[in-house]
Amino acid sequence: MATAGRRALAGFWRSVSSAKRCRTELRPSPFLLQCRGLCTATGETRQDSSSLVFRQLFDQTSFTYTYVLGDRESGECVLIDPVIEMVDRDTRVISELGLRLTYALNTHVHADHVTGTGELKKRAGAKSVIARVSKAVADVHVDEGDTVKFGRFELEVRSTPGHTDGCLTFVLRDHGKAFTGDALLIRGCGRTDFQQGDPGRLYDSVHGKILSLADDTQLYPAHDYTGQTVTTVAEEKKFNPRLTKPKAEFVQLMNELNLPYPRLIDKAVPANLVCGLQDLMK
Ligand SMILES: N[C@@H](CCC(=O)N[C@@H](CSS)C(=O)NCC(=O)O)C(=O)O
Ligand SMILES: [Fe+2]
Repeated sequence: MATAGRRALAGFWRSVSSAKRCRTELRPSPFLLQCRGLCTATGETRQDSSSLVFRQLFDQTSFTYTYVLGDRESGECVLIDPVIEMVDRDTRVISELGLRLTYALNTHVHADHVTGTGELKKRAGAKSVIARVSKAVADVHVDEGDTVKFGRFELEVRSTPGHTDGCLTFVLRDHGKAFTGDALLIRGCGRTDFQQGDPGRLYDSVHGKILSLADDTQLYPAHDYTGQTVTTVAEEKKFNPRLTKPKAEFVQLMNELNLPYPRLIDKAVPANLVCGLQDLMK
């Protein structure tokens, strides 16, 4: 056999043996070509992303991002940070995607808009989820280390206090995504001048629980006021103008922000403490 032909055959057998290794690690299957795990350069596998449904939705009034995360195979999905005025849109998108809402999650007791989780309980039968520490009403209270499952996927709950004491970050581990609420915003962070705000605590949360994730983890915040949609751990470690500072400087900067209070704070906080079901609680 000519040298070029021998080289091509050797390459073919190398790829077959790597595919076999991949298949065996992920799930035993008789079909070599049905390997659905993703083989990395080191031969590791990670969970197949092809059945993850992911949508980032935006509310132009409160500048809030709402996230749909679903499992195409089981049809189960969750929503992160829905806004009450956008519930029609959210339920339409979910239905068009052929999904069924199981959990409606809040990253924290929002101060700038009323959550859609109460309305979604009524309309879609979803269970509302919030941090136990928040002391807000919900069907499910979660703590650090808990998981929220949808189909074959799961979100790891990380407690990231500092903007409020019940702030959570949800990490979709095998898919390199984290939903940071207001703890980390793109090139910014949540303010610390109301609710249980504490800049020192926020600094420790963001560095310890978010920027400690892998550099290529994609970070999705609850808001953006500048038209950006997503960032990464590596970018924020390099370019975040607040969180790249030493802790003492960060604390001073946050204490001197002097931002106007959110327009809806007096309505939103009490409503969100009862899951956005304020009308029913009267
Ligand atoms: N203008 C908006 C409120 C804007 C605001 O305060 N955003 C919060 C997140 S919502 S609690 C924040 O933490 N911002 C950080 C920053 O540096 O701006 C309104 O009136 O609703
Ligand atoms: Fe907030």
